[in-house]
Amino acid sequence: MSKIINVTCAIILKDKKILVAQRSEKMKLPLKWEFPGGKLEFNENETDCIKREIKEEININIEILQKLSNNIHDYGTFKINLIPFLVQYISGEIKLAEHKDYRLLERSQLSNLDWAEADLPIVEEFLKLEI
Ligand SMILES: Nc1nc2c([nH]c(=O)n2[C@H]2C[C@H](O)[C@@H](COP(=O)(O)OP(=O)(O)OP(=O)(O)O)O2)c(=O)[nH]1
Repeated sequence: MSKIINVTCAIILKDKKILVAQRSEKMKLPLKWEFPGGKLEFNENETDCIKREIKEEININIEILQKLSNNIHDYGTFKINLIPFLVQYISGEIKLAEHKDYRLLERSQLSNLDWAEADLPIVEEFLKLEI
């Protein structure tokens, strides 16, 4: 049994659109689409983690609006607890440090992406929100 990795991720709202990011060829789950974020560090709380990860990976500052339901997913070789936050873009120019690509999409376009499997229930929950 592999141990669970805690990972935060952010559904970033910018200009009424949703930012999604594509993992690079070199990352685990290559070319899959995800909400940017990353692993919780020792002694770090979830909200500090997501703000830090978004600054490191996308170069922007965010404000947290709401926490959504976490999803525990077993990829077989590793298992994650994915902890999503709905967040608002505040400032900064989007610059990708690790991802291959990003898009700003309408809600209706989210279902068409080749998502990392752990994200699927999170996308569904987001689509049910009245925002
Ligand atoms: N950031 C993020 N990671 C996700 C999502 N969905 C999902 O399955 N993951 C997985 C991919 C990674 O295995 C892990 C997140 O770790 P990470 O973002 O630090 O990825 P990484 O490539 O640096 O991981 P590693 O190679 O160092 O193990 O969670 C998501 O929406 N956002």
